[in-house]
Amino acid sequence: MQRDKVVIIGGGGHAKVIIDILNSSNRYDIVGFTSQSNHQQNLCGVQYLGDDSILSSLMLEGIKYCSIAIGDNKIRKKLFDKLVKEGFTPINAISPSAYVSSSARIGNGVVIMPGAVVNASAIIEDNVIINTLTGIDHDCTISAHSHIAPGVSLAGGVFVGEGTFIGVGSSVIPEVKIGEWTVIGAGSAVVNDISSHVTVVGVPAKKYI
Ligand SMILES: CC(=O)SCCNC(=O)CCNC(=O)[C@H](O)C(C)(C)COP(=O)(O)OP(=O)(O)OC[C@H]1O[C@@H](n2cnc3c(N)ncnc32)[C@H](O)[C@@H]1OP(=O)(O)O
Repeated sequence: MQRDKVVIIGGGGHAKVIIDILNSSNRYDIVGFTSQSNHQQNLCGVQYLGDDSILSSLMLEGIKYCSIAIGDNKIRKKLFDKLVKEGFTPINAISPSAYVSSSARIGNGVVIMPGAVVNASAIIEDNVIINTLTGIDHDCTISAHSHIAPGVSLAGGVFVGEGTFIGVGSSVIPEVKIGEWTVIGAGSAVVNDISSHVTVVGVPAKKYI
């Protein structure tokens, strides 16, 4: 089977894990990575191509698949919107050791890391990261451009708004609604609805100044 060529956008730790995931499937050939800041020639065996200005010439060479390997939600959204407009297709990078229910709905440009679980009827929208060992239980919605960090547990029916970041090891009780572009600090326990554009931390999670 012919494998599709894909370019990785980003050269940090998140890119390394995405390279691992793509190498463990037979679906894609990684042509290289671009980076604005990391100019090392090699990242886990993948060659550095240049900064993002190289992308238009890659498109002319017929490379239309990309994986946006950037953890920061605002930057990842900006790149997603720009690259889709330019004709790229952000691919899904789903680890073979993640579990994704057949009734879950998964958007485009989604990353699901090793050991993550996405249970029945969950919705994972475009450009979302579900990080290592994180559990997204039944009927959760994770809106576009959000990042759920490693070891997070979302109980059933949780709603996460666009661009929200949930820090490592946090827990959220059932049916809670979290607004958009909000930050939940590492290790928080979210037991009430949380509004948009705030940072909360602690057990139970409260707004921090
Ligand atoms: C594979 C990967 O690595 S994915 C990336 C995963 N990364 C994460 O999960 C990081 C999550 N980030 C955090 O929890 C951060 O601490 C944030 C975003 C909540 C706050 O960051 P900053 O604004 O830089 O806060 P800062 O470090 O200055 O701390 C401010 C105060 O809040 C406290 N604080 C910070 N984070 C937390 C937290 N998670 N829980 C409780 N208190 C906290 C600090 O102790 C400090 O208190 P003090 O003023 O009494 O000393």
